[in-house]
Amino acid sequence: MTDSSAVSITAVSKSFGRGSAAVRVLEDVSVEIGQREFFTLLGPSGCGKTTLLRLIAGFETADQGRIAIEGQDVTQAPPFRRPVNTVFQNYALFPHLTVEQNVGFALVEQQMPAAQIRARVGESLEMVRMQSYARRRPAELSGGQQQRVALARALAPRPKVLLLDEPLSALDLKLRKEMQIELKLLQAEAGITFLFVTHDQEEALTLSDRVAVMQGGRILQMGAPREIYETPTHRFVADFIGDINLIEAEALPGNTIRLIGGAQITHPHQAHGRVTLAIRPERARIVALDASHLQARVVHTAYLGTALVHKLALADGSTFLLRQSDLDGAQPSLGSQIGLSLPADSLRVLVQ
Ligand SMILES: Nc1ncnc2c1ncn2[C@@H]1O[C@H](COP(=O)(O)OP(=O)(O)OP(=O)(O)O)[C@@H](O)[C@H]1O
Repeated sequence: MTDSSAVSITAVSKSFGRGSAAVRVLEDVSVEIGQREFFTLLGPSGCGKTTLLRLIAGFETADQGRIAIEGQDVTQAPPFRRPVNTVFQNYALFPHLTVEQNVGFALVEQQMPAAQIRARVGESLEMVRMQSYARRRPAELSGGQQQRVALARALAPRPKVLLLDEPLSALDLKLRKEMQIELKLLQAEAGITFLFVTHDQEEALTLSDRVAVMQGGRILQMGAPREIYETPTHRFVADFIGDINLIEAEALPGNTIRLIGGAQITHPHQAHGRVTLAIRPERARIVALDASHLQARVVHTAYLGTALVHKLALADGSTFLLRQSDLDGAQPSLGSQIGLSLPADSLRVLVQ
């Protein structure tokens, strides 16, 4: 753990159930989250994201490992002794209280003086641009407005860390996109650490300073969005984040890789035998058909306004997606055979 960490998780494991029925949900998870960082846990349903968040909030206890917040060991501390607050997917506002009463609720519980509560509630509502709705009840607000109030309520006690569990998933797509931008601005303005949980890769890439990709209770890869997108270390990460082509190939000695159809390329690798090559659809290039390149047949072309996406069939029958943003360039015709160049700096060799 370093002093600069907002949240420090060290070798945490967690199982539910007992004896032979026990299910390991988190397996040796370690993460350091920096001050004021927007950090996202990303992974498919059931991978353990919510459980990790609940351990940090104190709603569950770890079987093994240590959790510290702002340098304080809180592994065994009850929720109310932790300087964190949580925003859930379903807002969980009190229906019988007004917006301002909802936002001030925890402050009243803390017995903060009334004048201070009024000021703090005002500031918090201003942050989410909901001052003019202070006297309304939740039922008189839209979904997006309710979620803003839930954010204001979570921010009012000034937590060191805000935990957000799929907070936007109940909103329709347009509102969700708007709220993503607002959330990012709000985090910068409030200057606190956000730990965000989502299964939406685009949302994770858009919002986060760093992302941890989880699968089966483990963190597979952690890094800045661009690093995760451009240099995935695992097949699962490559496949989970955005469109990607995965091609079976064979690693030979001397940095040579044999492609489907026999063409060979030179690319640094430590592997030998069967490997998977990963390349994003926008990175491959159409070239003349010759023996040194991968060959493909154009099966379908979709016009997306800003790009063309060609669906190609490789010699082994597998599909390859090629995104062409240069709409004025030469376009391959349907059914034609083309050559594909896979630029070395855009190609990853994955062993698993
Ligand atoms: N209290 C519990 N008792 C038993 N099993 C649990 C409990 N809570 C969670 N689990 C199991 O632990 C696993 C991880 O659940 P968790 O909610 O952390 O996943 P998640 O990644 O947040 O998924 P989702 O995106 O669907 O919420 C799941 O298989 C779930 O069924």
